This record gives sequence, structure tokens and C-alpha cells, in this order.
Amino acid sequence: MSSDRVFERRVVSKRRTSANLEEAPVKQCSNGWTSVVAAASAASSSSRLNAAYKNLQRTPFQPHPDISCDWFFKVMVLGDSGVGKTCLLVRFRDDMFLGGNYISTVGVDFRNKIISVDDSKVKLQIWDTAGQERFRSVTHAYYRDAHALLLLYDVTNKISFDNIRAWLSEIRDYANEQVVIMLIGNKADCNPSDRMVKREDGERLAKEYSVTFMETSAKSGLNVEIAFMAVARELLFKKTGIEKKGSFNVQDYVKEQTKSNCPACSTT
Ligand SMILES: Nc1nc2c(ncn2[C@@H]2O[C@H](COP(=O)(O)OP(=O)(O)OP(=O)(O)O)[C@@H](O)[C@H]2O)c(=O)[nH]1
Repeated sequence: MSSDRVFERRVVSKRRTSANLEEAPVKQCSNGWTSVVAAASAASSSSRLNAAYKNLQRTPFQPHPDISCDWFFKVMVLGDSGVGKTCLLVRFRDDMFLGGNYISTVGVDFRNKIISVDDSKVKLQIWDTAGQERFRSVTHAYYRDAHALLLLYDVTNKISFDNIRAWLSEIRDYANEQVVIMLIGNKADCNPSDRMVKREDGERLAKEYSVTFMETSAKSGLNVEIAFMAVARELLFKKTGIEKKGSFNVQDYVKEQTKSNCPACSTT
């Protein structure tokens, strides 16, 4: 059994509002999610969880031992509470939108998806993090071995955009220097009157920090698959592409892929 399969069990409820994090380090959910609640502290109370996490840490940028895939990458989704991190993941993984009551994530969760990139099978282990400030110290512990970070803001919430600089500064402090970063303006399906952050502002900020940018909608599915595919391609290129193809520009890839979508929701 590969290390991450320890987490791949059927579960009861992914998201909880209880702040009593010490109670249950691993929550299981009916929708396929597994919560690693307050893992930084709770991991020590679960040897299996600890072993699995340590195995993950030992395998950055290595082909994954799982014979069903060629490569394994850990991707984290970050951003303020309510920007749509969980919905983005659920859209990518299950092609569903979690409407209705909004329940804030506690701690961190992950789920796997295997995708095909050219002739390679790539397993993405995607970690959903709690956006609320009180969980920051928990989520920081997971940054270090992430290969890619999707940093989200909500185009209808200016504060979530203004906080992106602070997020980028945290990333600089806690993440690997080689980490691939993509800035995402989510909820691009909004009414024009609800939009508080212009696409150009997102583009400008991304340019300033030399990161890739795109707008998505977890609700409509707009650009969600493309965002994850772009990240997977860039990671794969970093690992193998130099010998194989010479060059790959993720921003050009995103531009090409989003060309046929709503212009207001794509990148430059
Ligand atoms: N219109 C619209 N609403 C969205 C979209 N994505 C998420 N939402 C809504 O935004 C709210 C928050 O979504 P979540 O995915 O739970 O947000 P989160 O970033 O995971 O929040 P935390 O768990 O607190 O960090 C929910 O009510 C969603 O239905 C989107 O693309 N468009």
C-alpha cells in the first residue's frame, strides 16, 4: 500500500466547525474527503498518519512508487476563508459544485486525482487548507514539501485580493524556493456589478511577483481543469522537460488553453 492510501478511506464529514482539533486527527467523509485535522499537532498522536506524512516528505519530485502513475506531485490550495478553495477542488476532482450552506474548512484535507499529461500519468495530491487565520500555524507545516501552490482570491471580495501580498510573503517564509505558484481569481461567474477586483489587477499583481495568473469559476467550471493541468505540465516540465522538449511556458499554455473561453475570465 502506498503511503498516501492510508488517507484514502471513505468518510463521514469532511468539514467541521468544531475547534476542538485534538479530538480526531483524521476525519473520514462520505464524499471521499479525508480530513487531517490539526495535523501538525495531532499527527504525533497517530503513528500511521505520521509515517504517511513522513513518507510524503521523503519523496519530493520523485516518481511515485504507485505503479498506476508515473509522477506524483503535491499541490496546495491557499487563500482567505471563503474564496472557494474547497469548491475549486471538488469541481476539479468530481466536476460538482458545492452550493448551499458554506461550512468553513478546519485544518487541512487532501484528495488525489490521476491525470494524463501527454504520455505520462501524473498523480496530483491536492491539499485543501483552512483559510481562517487561526489555522495558519497548522497549514504552514504543510507548505515545505508542496511542489505547487494555487493561491486564490475571490473577485467579488477586495480584501481577499489585498491579502494576496501577505499570502505571498508567507509562502516565501514557509514554502520551498522551487515551488510553482499560480494566482487565481475565483468566482469569475459573478455578476459584473458584484465584481470588486478587475482581471487586469490580478494580472498586474501576478506579473509583479512573476507568477502565472488566471481567473476561474468553481461554480461554472470555467478554467478549473486548465489551472490544474497547467500546474501539472509545469511541474512535469521542470522534472523532465528540459531533456524532452526544450521549453515550456506555463503562461503561454494558459493563454492558449483559455483563448476560447469568455475573454473576461481568461488571462492575457
Ligand atoms: N458564485 C460562486 N460561488 C462560489 C465559487 N466558489 C465557491 N463559491 C461559494 O463560496 C463559498 C465558500 O466556498 P468554499 O470553497 O467553502 O471556500 P473556502 O475557500 O474553502 O473557505 P474556507 O474553508 O473557510 O477556507 C461557498 O458558499 C461556495 O458555494 C464560485 O466559483 N462562484
